[in-house]
Amino acid sequence: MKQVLTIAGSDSGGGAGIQADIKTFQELDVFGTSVITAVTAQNTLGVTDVAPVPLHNIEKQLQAVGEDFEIAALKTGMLFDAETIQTVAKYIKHYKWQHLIVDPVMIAKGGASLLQEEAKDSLIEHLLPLATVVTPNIPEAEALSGISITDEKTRREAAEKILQSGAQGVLVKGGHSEDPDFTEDFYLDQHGGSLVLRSSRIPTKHTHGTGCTFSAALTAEFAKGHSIEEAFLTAKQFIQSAIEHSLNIGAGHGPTNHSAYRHHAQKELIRYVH
Ligand SMILES: Nc1ncnc2c1ncn2[C@@H]1O[C@H](COP(=O)(O)OP(=O)(O)OP(=O)(O)O)[C@@H](O)[C@H]1O
Ligand SMILES: Cc1ncc(COP(=O)(O)O)c(N)n1
Repeated sequence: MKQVLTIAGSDSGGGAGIQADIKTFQELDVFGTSVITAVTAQNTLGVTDVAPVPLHNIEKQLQAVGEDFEIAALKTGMLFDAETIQTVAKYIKHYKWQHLIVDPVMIAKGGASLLQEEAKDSLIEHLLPLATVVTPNIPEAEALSGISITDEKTRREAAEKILQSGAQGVLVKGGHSEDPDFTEDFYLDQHGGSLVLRSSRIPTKHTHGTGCTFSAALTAEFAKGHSIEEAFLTAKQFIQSAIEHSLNIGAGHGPTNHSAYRHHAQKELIRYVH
């Protein structure tokens, strides 16, 4: 069984972060390991506390995984501060881990900061150059590029700017767009290759952890040897099912249903090159 790693924060509410990643890995038949960078006290109503894990312990977790497992693909989620980012980048290079998905988690849906403001530059300088794919949502793509995204043209410009960091590919997720009918995710790579996947927008507030789940699905598919196009398609279908069949758990923004992809037939996605 392929072994994968998530380096991210813990969500006590079980819908995002490490918990979403491990559930997704399990559903997609890969063996999930984890390095926890921060512990959040969180539920569907929001984040009430964030405790960073001591750096020494993060290093020990990275070594424990690196010394014993063959990591076929990995992802990063909430990294919280610049020191953690630099340490994580150091170990990714040390263990020569390939197929890195960087989900540049910055702000939780409820507004809580999951990455210190000054750590953004560190992310661009140290982690993005190692990334196979970086998966910002629209506000994150705007923050990383300094470009405001209002249409397809500015979305591409922002993606091109992010690629200047050295990441091999960028996938701008469309969950935050204002389109009432569709959500569209846009992939662009260093060679100008692009792919857009569009699905119908599901009218629901239960979208807690969609980005984490999506990037974990990409990681699992990369580990199994699939191409970016195949991995992107599976991840988009996985998240579409998870949102469509969400569970109505908690009083706020509920989690998605990580087992929906296994139980329900997939709908056709619209795909085009832009
Ligand atoms: N209402 C929705 N209906 C269908 N797909 C959605 C919806 N909301 C988000 N998605 C999809 O979910 C995935 C994650 O996108 P999104 O832009 O929400 O990421 P995110 O903001 O990083 O997520 P989060 O911060 O909640 O973890 C994308 O594939 C996006 O198209
Ligand atoms: C530990 C952790 N990692 C990531 C997110 C982002 O997910 P969302 O934007 O849906 O709150 C989160 N809330 N918590």
